[in-house]
Amino acid sequence: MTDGGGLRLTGLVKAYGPVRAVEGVDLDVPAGELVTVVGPSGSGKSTMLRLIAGLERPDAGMVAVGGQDLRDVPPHRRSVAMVFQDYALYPHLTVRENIMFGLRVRKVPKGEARRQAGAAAERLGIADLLDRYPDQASGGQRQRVALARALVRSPAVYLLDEPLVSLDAQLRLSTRADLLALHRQIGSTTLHVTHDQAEAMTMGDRVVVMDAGRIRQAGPPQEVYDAPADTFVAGFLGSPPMNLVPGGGVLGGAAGGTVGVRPEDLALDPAGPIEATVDAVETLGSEAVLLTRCPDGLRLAVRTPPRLSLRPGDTVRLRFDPDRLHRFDAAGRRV
Ligand SMILES: Nc1ncnc2c1ncn2[C@@H]1O[C@H](COP(=O)(O)OP(=O)(O)OP(=O)(O)O)[C@@H](O)[C@H]1O
Repeated sequence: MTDGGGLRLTGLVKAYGPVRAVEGVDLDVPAGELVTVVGPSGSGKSTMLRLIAGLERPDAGMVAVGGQDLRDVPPHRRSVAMVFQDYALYPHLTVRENIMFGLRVRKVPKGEARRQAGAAAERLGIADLLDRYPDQASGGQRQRVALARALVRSPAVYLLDEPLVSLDAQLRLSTRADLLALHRQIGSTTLHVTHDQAEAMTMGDRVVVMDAGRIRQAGPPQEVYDAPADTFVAGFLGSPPMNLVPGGGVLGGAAGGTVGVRPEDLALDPAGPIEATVDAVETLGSEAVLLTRCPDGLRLAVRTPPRLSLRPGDTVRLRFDPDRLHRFDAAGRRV
């Protein structure tokens, strides 16, 4: 357990010329918490991590780890390790040398650095690769090398920038489980950026949803899913995302606001109040997603059991449970 390794971001701002990459981020991550960070491309996720790692200087605001303001602490002296999506391994160094690199920079004696690199490699199941070069390892193995390199630094805070993105689906699933097990063992504060809905929902104690440099909502994944703070979050989390109907339309009036319903909260029912035409049927094995269109052009996604005999062009009727509707005001905020 790393003690006192909580992370606090206060009023963090970073612009690149006219681009406001991070626009006033406040975030408090207690020691040991794993937070997943999601948001569209360009919403400032990587920039936030780079500010924490010290690879960028904030224009305003503060990064603190364990209560210490890191303003004047250079990257290599921060108790923070970042793992990049492309692993950022040195191709001319062996796996062992890559893992040792950060320790050597910190003047850890060579013998001790070798020992620690060996132990980290053992832990991640890559001990037999220590004398190979990164291009002699598979994507999943390189991923583990990058993790081992972060691990030997025993940082208070881990920053993972889409570390699983280049792995195939199966490897991704097993590496996700390994990452979680590792986090449980070492219990360090972790920020994990991902584009993957399943990772966002399952990996973190909390999920942080970012848009345009700001945090739109932060909370336990199920809570954010069940009660999105605004239409942006509602339309971002979930696959397919929530159906949002401006004005309420077929879901019932909402003067000036928007009414939303999750695809799983719509059901086929011959007596249902909504008539729609099937545009497409996406069969996913364990379930199907119907993409439908109402006479007024409104599109509604419906999650259903698989093995439907419906085809594009068929007419269906849909029902919804009024208790499962989400209401948002004219500014898009949950009411
Ligand atoms: N070094 C840079 N110079 C100029 N603009 C940058 C720089 N780095 C990031 N930006 C801009 O800042 C904004 C936020 O970028 P950032 O990489 O943080 O987003 P992101 O959420 O991590 O995106 P992605 O999911 O695509 O990785 C984008 O508009 C991006 O173009």
